[in-house]
Amino acid sequence: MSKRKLSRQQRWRIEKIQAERARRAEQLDARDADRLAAGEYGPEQPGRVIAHFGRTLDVGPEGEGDAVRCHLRANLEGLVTGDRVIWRAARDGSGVVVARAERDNVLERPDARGQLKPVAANIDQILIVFAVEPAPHANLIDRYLVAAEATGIAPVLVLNKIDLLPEAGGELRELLGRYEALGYPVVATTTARADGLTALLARLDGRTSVFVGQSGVGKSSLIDRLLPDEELRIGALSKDSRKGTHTTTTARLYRLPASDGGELIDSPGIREFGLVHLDEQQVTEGFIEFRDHLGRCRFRDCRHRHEPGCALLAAVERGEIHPERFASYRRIVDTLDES
Ligand SMILES: Nc1nc2c(ncn2[C@@H]2O[C@H](COP(=O)(O)OP(=O)(O)OP(=O)(O)O)[C@@H](O)[C@H]2O)c(=O)[nH]1
Ligand SMILES: [Zn+2]
Repeated sequence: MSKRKLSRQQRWRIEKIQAERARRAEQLDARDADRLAAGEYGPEQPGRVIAHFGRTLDVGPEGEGDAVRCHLRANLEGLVTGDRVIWRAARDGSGVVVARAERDNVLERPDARGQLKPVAANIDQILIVFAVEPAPHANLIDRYLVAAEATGIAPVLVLNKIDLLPEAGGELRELLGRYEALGYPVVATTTARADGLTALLARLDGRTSVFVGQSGVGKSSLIDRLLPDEELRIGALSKDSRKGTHTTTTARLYRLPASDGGELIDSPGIREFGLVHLDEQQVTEGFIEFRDHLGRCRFRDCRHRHEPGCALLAAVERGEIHPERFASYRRIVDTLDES
């Protein structure tokens, strides 16, 4: 937390700005109430937040149709891209969002002050992209999986650049086999061949997805191929990402042209997902093959290191937990201790 104290004058200015904002929101809300009462808005209809800029949102109707620029009723706060909402169209082509539906799940990221803030909602799957080059460390994949499990959103492993894969597949194939055995879907892709995205497209169909993964694995290349018309915008997005400007950091929802209702939510912030802070319990539960064994250790506060009667260590002994996954678990927990 910042120790810097605000001067009285700064405090006064901030209070003044906040009061002005609140007054404007109230005015807008009073106007809405009048217009709603006067029947100037059409009937309530379901929609989905496509993008948001403060209190202004783009809302897409369910199914086909263009997005409508909407504002929010004053009693609605913190909507994010992907939220399902109820909105009403105005005669001038704008709209007003009147309610938010319950969220299935939400993706959060720490803001500048380290507080978790929602960035996107109602996501069906997190596509963890890694590549033949730069070669993935199993530990990094495990970190992403743990972070995904903590959100409750299903992870999918996407191995990109398979055009660079050696004939026999080598160690990477073995590594992937391990994750498939745990029940994680693995999809192989390449942007170097016309048919290199077939398996991915099938996976995206009918779902809302986000792409995450380390730099250089090919996220931009994959998204450019999936959204050819959006190429320029996406390109601009990734180039500007480090500047952190308002419009480029906001998450956007894209409908996939080639599929049946498949959607993509993307932003530089989302792509960096996986680097969030987790606690030890989340890490332990994030290793899905541990779950059957948890709560069975002799000591209730077992940390699964050298304790006698540790159910996890016994499962490693019996070959039910892969020793490398267990080593990876240890490494992740140890880095938590350092921070
Ligand atoms: N051989 C091969 N190269 C690829 C493939 N996909 C992407 N690349 C290359 O990999 C490099 C990195 O791709 P990007 O799409 O920029 O990767 P990114 O994950 O978006 O990286 P950041 O923007 O840094 O997060 C580029 O030089 C791409 O041309 C592929 O399927 N095969
Ligand atoms: Zn234990």
